[in-house]
Amino acid sequence: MNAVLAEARRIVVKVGSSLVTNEGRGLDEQAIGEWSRQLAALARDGREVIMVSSGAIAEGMKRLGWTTRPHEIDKLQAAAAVGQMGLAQMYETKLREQGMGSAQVLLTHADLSNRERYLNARTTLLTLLGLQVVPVINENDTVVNDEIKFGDNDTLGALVANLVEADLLVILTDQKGLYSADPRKDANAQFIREAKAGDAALEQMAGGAGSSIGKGGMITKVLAAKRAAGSGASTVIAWGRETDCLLRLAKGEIIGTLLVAPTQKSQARKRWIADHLQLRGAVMVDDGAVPKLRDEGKSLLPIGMTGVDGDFSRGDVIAVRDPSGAEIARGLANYAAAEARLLCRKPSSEIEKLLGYVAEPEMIHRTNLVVTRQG
Ligand SMILES: Nc1ncnc2c1ncn2[C@@H]1O[C@H](COP(=O)(O)OP(=O)(O)O)[C@@H](O)[C@H]1O
Ligand SMILES: N[C@@H](CCC(=O)OP(=O)(O)O)C(=O)O
Repeated sequence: MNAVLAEARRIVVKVGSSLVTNEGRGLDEQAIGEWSRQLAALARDGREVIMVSSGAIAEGMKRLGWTTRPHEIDKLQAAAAVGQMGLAQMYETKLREQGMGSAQVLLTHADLSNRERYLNARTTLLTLLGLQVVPVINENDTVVNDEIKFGDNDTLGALVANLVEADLLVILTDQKGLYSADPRKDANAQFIREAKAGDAALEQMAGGAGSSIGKGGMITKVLAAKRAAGSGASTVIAWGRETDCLLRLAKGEIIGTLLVAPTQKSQARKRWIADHLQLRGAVMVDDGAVPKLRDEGKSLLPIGMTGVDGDFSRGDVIAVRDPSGAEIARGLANYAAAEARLLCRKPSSEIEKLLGYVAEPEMIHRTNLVVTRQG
């Protein structure tokens, strides 16, 4: 039994176009039903599951009666918009049959590189998970052009894994996993059972898409595993039609190729917040707040704040300083500096009255906060 798999609590599952649409023949109702059944069983078992599903363009092409994939980006975007209706409807129906709610989330690259949108997307997804609803994510193809397109959903799957700090990214595809070369082209290709995510040798093995339906091929899956490992998530690449694939993986059975993340999740998040983003300001807290944040893992509430430094926006990384001025923590601000100044020393119940709206009751939520100095 593999512990990385068995202990994964938050799991992002990505399915590619060729699987979802039966090689472009139309939405595979049975396959979507099977994944939905397994996602529901995992959710009942206390796991948090997110689906990243491709297939909008392929399904849209079928609905529009197109037999060859157009090259014009506007036509692809139109096909995606048509196909997404069917895709969302199918997941909604199949998850509902299993007693699970579902939610459609369409994201772009810009959404995840903009700090405010990043925080909004993260908060919404975590709220959906808390409500036991399965988010079904795809790229928002209508509003992106070639330069900023993820293009393949493997990258999107990895960024979602980073966004929600998943433990595991499962990429389901039309091959049993990663081989030493494309098995469609090389009969001697060797199957890879386990490797370290980010190992450069893997990139040499992986080629482009083998079918005309999928976009990325194996190279984008290997790179997605590297990216997911950046936030501590390991990746499995497996055949999407394997019986009870998701359930067996969650029990610790290695199916397909396991690419293990070298860094632990908690360290990865801490490093990301502490190093990756520039500090945009700081809030000062009172003596009562210090042990709550530093020792008890609590969120920072406005009531504990005594002052605000700098000019930051929602989603920026800010420092938290104790009354002597020493930094004790860093985290993502839920409110901009001007708003935070109004919130100092105020109970969260007054946020709406003071600002006219409530983003969250906390100034920094505990999941977005890392302690940088121990007591
Ligand atoms: N080293 C490799 N191991 C396995 N498959 C590979 C490899 N290199 C390239 N491929 C190709 O990648 C394809 C899967 O990618 P893709 O068609 O984009 O699928 P999806 O739609 O699931 O994302 C396989 O069918 C295979 O032909
Ligand atoms: N957003 C696109 C996905 C692009 C794509 O082909 O991705 P994939 O099949 O995962 O390599 C769609 O839904 O058609």
